[in-house]
Amino acid sequence: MIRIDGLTKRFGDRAAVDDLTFAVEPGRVTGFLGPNGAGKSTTMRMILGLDRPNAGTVTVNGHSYVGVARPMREVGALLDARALHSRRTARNHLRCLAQTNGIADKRVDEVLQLVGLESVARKRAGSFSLGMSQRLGIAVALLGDPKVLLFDEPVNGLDPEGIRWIRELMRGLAGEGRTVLVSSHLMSEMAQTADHLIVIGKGRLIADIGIGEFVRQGSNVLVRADDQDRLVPHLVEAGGSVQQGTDGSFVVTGLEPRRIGEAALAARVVLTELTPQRSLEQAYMDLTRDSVEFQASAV
Ligand SMILES: Nc1ncnc2c1ncn2[C@@H]1O[C@H](COP(=O)(O)OP(=O)(O)OP(=O)(O)O)[C@@H](O)[C@H]1O
Repeated sequence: MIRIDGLTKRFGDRAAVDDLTFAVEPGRVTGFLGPNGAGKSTTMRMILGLDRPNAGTVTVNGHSYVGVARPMREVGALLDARALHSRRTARNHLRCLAQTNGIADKRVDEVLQLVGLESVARKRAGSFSLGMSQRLGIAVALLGDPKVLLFDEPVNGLDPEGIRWIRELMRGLAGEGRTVLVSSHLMSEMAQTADHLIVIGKGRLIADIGIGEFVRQGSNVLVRADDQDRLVPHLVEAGGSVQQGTDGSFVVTGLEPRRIGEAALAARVVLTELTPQRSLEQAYMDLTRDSVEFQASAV
């Protein structure tokens, strides 16, 4: 469990993280979202004690992570996959870290196998592709078998097979009861991986919400029904607005699928389709529209 309370980090007169409060619960994958420059990496660095906050506190499993004797056993982190000794072999890189954290050598071979790098374990890390470096970074994060894991853009540079592997790995780690916080800009990926979302913009909390609820909020729902004429007045009475489609369907705004189902039950009309139409990407774009700092203009 990670607890962040009133966390603030300023660079000069600019707040990169501004009075942020949220908790990351164990047993689920929490997606950490926000536009470029929102403060995600800075927040992760403060969780790890790599940046010192100007105000507020961070605790990991109930205590401050700064000054912990064997940090890799408490928290595993992938922040920047390229941050490694490029002349060391992958295996040596892991062995050095294992030694300084009191981790047995055999764990090095275990994590190399886990991330699929055994065949290149004796190659220099500097010769690795971005995807291989990501895998090595993940091996580092897993080395101490920690209960808390932070991943900053872990799918960067991975091929589709690698992306699926990461997804299953994260789901598996959360399934074992670990705390998993992962940042990403790939909404389709987050939709498949995360259970919960923390969304920030310009250093401030925008949403702390379950992924299902996030997508449902304010969504449109495509509806088909046996007797539309009987159903529509019930939907309007329930607070929905209805827009007629061209193919016998219609779109309801302002009501969740459950409320539409209840209105259909009251009207004694059979629903033949009930499809929420908002994607995670659309929900995210709607929510963060006012927090985007760097925006390209239309050509
Ligand atoms: N060491 C630093 N010195 C000065 N400004 C910094 C420093 N680190 C981060 N910042 C600034 O803090 C803000 C937040 O940056 P951060 O990297 O945390 O955002 P992010 O959400 O991770 O962005 P991205 O999605 O682009 O990786 C940005 O405006 C950035 O320029």
